[in-house]
Amino acid sequence: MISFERVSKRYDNGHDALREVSFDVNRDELVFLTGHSGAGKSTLLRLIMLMEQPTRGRVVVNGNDLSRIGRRGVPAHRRGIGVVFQNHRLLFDRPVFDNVALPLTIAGYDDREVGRRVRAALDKVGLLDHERAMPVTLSGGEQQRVGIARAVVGRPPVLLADEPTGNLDPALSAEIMQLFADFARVGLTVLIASHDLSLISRLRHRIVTLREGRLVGTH
Ligand SMILES: Nc1ncnc2c1ncn2[C@@H]1O[C@H](COP(=O)(O)OP(=O)(O)OP(=O)(O)O)[C@@H](O)[C@H]1O
Repeated sequence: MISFERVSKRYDNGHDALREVSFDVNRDELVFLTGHSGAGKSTLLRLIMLMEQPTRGRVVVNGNDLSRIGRRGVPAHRRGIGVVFQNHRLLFDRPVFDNVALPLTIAGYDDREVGRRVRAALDKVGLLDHERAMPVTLSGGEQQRVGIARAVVGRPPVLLADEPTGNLDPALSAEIMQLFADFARVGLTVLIASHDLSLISRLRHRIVTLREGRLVGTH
C-alpha cells in the first residue's frame, strides 16, 4: 500500500510543489491522480520512487517509512515498484521479449526463469504471440502493453503510471485502464496520474485531485 501523511515538497528554488498532502492507496485498489499541469502529480510519483525526498511529512510504501531507507536500500525499494510511462521508453532495436525481460536480466535471473516470467507477463497483457516482434511493428496500444508487461514482470506489489494513455485514442485508453484495474484486482496497489478526466470519471475508481500542490478532493 501507499500512504502519504501531511507531505510537503519544496524544491530548492523555493517552489512548493506539494502542500500537506494526505491520502492512502490500499492493496487491491486503483486510484487515479489528477490535476492541472504543474499541480504536483509527477512530484508525488517521484517521492514514491525515492527520486525526491519530502520536505515535511511521511511517505510509507509497503509498510516501509521511506525516510528510513538509506541509499543502499533504494534499488530494492524500486524493484518493488513497477512504473509505466506515457512514451513507453522501449528499446526499439530489441524485440518485445528482450524489452520485457530487461528488469529481470538486470536483477540477474537465470534464462529459464526469465523466459517463464516474461511469457506470463506477456500473457497478462495479451501479447504472448508477439514476443519476437520488434516494437516499431506494433501499434501504439500494443507498445504501451509491452511497457506494462515490463513494469509487472518482476511482480512488484506497487504499480505506478504517469499519463499512460496520453498518446492513445479513447477506445485503446479504456482498454489500457482496464488492464490496470485487472492488476489491482489481483492484489497490486495501483496509482495512475492522468489528465484524461472524461475517461477516468467514467471508471469506478477513486480520484485524488491536486491543485497547486494541495489535495482538493478525493471521491
Ligand atoms: N526539480 C524541480 N525544481 C524546481 N521546481 C520543480 C522541479 N520539478 C518540478 N517543479 C515544479 O513543481 C511544480 C509541480 O511539478 P510536477 O511535475 O510535479 O507537476 P505535474 O502535475 O506532474 O505536471 P504535468 O502534468 O505538467 O506533468 C511545477 O510548478 C514544476 O515547475
